[in-house]
Amino acid sequence: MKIFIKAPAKINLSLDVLHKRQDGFHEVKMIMTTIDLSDRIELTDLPSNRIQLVSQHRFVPNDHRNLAYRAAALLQETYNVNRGVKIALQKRIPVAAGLAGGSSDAAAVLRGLNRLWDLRLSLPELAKLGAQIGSDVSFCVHGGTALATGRGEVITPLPPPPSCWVVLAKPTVGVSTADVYGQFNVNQTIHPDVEGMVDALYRQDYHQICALLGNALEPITMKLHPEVAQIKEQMHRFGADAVLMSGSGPTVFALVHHESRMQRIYNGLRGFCDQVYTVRMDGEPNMS
Ligand SMILES: C[C@](O)(CO)[C@H](O)COP(=O)(O)OP(=O)(O)OC[C@H]1O[C@@H](n2ccc(N)nc2=O)[C@H](O)[C@@H]1O
Ligand SMILES: Nc1ncnc2c1ncn2[C@@H]1O[C@H](COP(=O)(O)OP(=O)(O)OP(=O)(O)O)[C@@H](O)[C@H]1O
Repeated sequence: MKIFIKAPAKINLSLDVLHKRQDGFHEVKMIMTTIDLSDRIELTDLPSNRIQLVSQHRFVPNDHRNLAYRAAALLQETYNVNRGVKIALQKRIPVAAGLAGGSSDAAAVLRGLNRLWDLRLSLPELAKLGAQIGSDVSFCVHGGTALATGRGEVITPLPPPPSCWVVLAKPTVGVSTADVYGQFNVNQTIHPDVEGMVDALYRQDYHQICALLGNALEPITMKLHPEVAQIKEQMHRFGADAVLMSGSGPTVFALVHHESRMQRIYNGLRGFCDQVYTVRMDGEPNMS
């Protein structure tokens, strides 16, 4: 049997870092939402317990280092599954971008194999398992729009944002999430208004969502990579309604309501940056 599954990227509308914990992770409070930019994954049942991963992307590993591979191995181990799978991964989401590409692939494999191997696990059970793979995986299992607390694995669903265009631009630099968190200093942090953003989502207030976009990690990544600040400036100049770096970066996204302005930002940024995408906001949760 063979199934296809989509693995959407996420953006952080609000990302606050509260403090460093005893276990080395940081306590966060953030709002994530999915966008209409997805990897495509084909899962084929194998009779042996072998896990095989195929991907054409040169920066994406084909073995146990791949988060999608790890998701399959974790399900096999945890539930004593005596079946295997071929995972064919078609990457669309830029890699090491702050868009949770690997985490979303892992989450999609958890959801897909739940069906293919007939495991009958609930989304919360899959999300809990996913937290063993990475902090963003629990959110990606649920998808949609959510408040994420703890180290990112405690998920409270929220209403999707009003529909709009999202223009994404990824500078060529690679960013290590661990390095960015490693430079976090609580005394130098500007805390975004996460509660205000929750309220704006409930009220479907697009202007307030734009006004409250904020990311406590942005100044750290900007200091390491000045390109991020340059892209933000360009996006503002071309008429974005609001602009923010996603996650630990380096991808910057612009929210924009009018299609003509979206085109202007896209065309303007393409001369400046290799990887530019225009997509729709998504924010609708997975049902299984
Ligand atoms: C920046 C975000 O993408 C925002 O959504 C996430 O907080 C990061 O999620 P992620 O990439 O799934 O992160 P993980 O793979 O769990 O952790 C990578 C590294 O980031 C740091 N890390 C991550 C999450 C967190 N709450 N505190 C941390 O300090 C740790 O050094 C960890 O070793
Ligand atoms: N399925 C995968 N897709 C992409 N990268 C993967 C995958 N599995 C493992 N990796 C490795 O993980 C690294 C980070 O990739 P990824 O695209 O997940 O980063 P990210 O979007 O910054 O994640 P996040 O936003 O969760 O911090 C890559 O350099 C790659 O080597």
